[in-house]
Amino acid sequence: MTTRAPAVEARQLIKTYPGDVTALNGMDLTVEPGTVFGLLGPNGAGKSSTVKILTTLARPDSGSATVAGHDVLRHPDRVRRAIGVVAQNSGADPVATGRENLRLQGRLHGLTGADLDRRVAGLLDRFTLADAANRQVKGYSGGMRRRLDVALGLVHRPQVLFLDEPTTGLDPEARGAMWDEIGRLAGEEGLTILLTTHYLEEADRLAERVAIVDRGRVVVEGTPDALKGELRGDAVHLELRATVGEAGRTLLKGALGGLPGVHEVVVDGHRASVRADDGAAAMPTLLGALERAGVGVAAATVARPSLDDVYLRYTGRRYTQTDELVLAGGER
Ligand SMILES: Nc1ncnc2c1ncn2[C@@H]1O[C@H](COP(=O)(O)OP(=O)(O)OP(=O)(O)O)[C@@H](O)[C@H]1O
Repeated sequence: MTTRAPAVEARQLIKTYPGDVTALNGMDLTVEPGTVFGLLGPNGAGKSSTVKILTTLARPDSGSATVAGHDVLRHPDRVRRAIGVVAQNSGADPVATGRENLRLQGRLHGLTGADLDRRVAGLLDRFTLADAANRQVKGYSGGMRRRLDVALGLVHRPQVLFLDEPTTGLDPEARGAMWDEIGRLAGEEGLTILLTTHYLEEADRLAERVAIVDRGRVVVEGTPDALKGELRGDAVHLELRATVGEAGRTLLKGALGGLPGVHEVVVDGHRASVRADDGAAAMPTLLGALERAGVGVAAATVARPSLDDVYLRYTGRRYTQTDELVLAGGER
């Protein structure tokens, strides 16, 4: 097997913003060509800042990066020719038709005549937009607009496609359709896709490799199966009737962690999570220990480890809870 240069490589990227905000704090990434790579993290983790640097829209304070073999700082023009970018906000002109948008984008990349006609027709077909090709984009559904955005990013046959939160704001049906589309794109003509997402399920479903980003750096990276497989046993999540403070947390960690077959106890607010060799078998013992500690349980679930549990293990926080906190403007 020949070793090819990585499609994307970032080393120790640091990015700060005024007001002492550290967006990136030593971001390292390696994406192999022809693969789909997922950058997964809650809002504010540093995904967009990473993408902005890799797509030459921002400069890091320090660190280095190459995309398609070109240095983003020394040869930004070469990088721009090699990449397609689908940003979170649509770049399509709403009063132009889908076909007009694609033709304009093609011309910007130097396509003309029959080549342009063929490329536009192929993309309209490919993204099931042929019937709507001559309608103004402002009348498109959310899913159609998103498909057009991806088509616009592909007009010039880039080597690396950046998809920033590709399904945010889509309803479940349109999200599913977009997942199918991205799945089909993957590996086609050696295309490398780097997608950012804050949906665990999206990363699990689409990405061959996932990097979990937390506070501006990668905390763990691997295939979704390997990451989940590293976690032994079942994930047991217990919703407590009351929020436990610092002292209660230490007490509970000791009480649950000492039980046979129970590992990695995390107590956070009104939730406790453990991993157990056999979740169902451990449940009565866990509930008994909580009762003796005087802590009521409102709900309990047992499941195979998910990426949520991988996130929990490497950051000490529940993913969904982090998101809620961030959305509520709370401390991270
Ligand atoms: N232009 C800016 N000025 C000041 N702070 C910024 C700026 N851009 C990003 N930040 C901050 O940098 C941190 C990382 O933001 P970034 O947008 O990279 O995260 P993200 O993971 O992409 O989140 P999102 O999904 O919300 O875009 C956050 O704390 C954010 O508030």
